[in-house]
Amino acid sequence: MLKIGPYEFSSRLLLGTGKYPSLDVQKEAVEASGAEILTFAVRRMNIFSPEQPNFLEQLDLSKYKLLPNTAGAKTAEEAVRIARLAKASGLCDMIKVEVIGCDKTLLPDPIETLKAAEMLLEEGFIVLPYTSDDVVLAKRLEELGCHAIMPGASPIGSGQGIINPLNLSFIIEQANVPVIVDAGIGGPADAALAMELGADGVLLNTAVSGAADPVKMAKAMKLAVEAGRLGYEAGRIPKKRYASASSPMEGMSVV
Ligand SMILES: CC(=O)[C@@H](O)[C@H](O)COP(=O)(O)O
Repeated sequence: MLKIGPYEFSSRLLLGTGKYPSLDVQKEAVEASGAEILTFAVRRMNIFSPEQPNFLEQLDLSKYKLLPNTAGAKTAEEAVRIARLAKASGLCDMIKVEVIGCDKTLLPDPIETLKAAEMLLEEGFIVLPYTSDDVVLAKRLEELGCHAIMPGASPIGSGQGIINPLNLSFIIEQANVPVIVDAGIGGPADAALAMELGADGVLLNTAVSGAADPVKMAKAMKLAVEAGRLGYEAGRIPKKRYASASSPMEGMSVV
């Protein structure tokens, strides 16, 4: 089980809800993914009828835990305002903190992210910050009390996959809260690698919503996350420089 704060999930794949070709495709892809946590930008909510944000209207929301995110925020104060809005609408007390520090790379602002996380934790939110793959920052966020850490694999929407597996593995190794690899996943192999590295989950959006067949890709991501997790639990063999025969040599006579 993936445990985040007081909540438990059997799926380790978290899915974004943006940029699908249609709401019907979004619904089918969400179902095919098996995801139980769906993230969305609060700025897309219809705040005048918050009981049913229209971009989620096809989904049976009783089946999912919603993870609003603060996309669009560039300062801690903006992120906190957005998070309060999400909480006031009654959707969920979890918040994915996303404070962007650079418009071109969409990489997170570490200082504002840390400030926002601190303020939101004080207000009683379940806080999941989107962060860079900086090992020390990840530790600082955990020490603040964040309920999960979400380091990026590579820039949002880039599909470049895991650029720095070493840093991710350091973050995973030292974390005592779930580590969810977020952003930049391009294909199932990237998701499987994240899980094989020991990540507790993977959050992705563009790889599914932008695929030629989003529903099929959602299924592929589900299987990749499951396979990666199984592989991690099974314990992969260490890499060696030279060959070693796969068949036992004992008992063979050399002629
Ligand atoms: C949906 C969401 O929260 C994104 O901001 C997230 O970071 C996913 O990134 P990709 O679209 O690269 O998967």
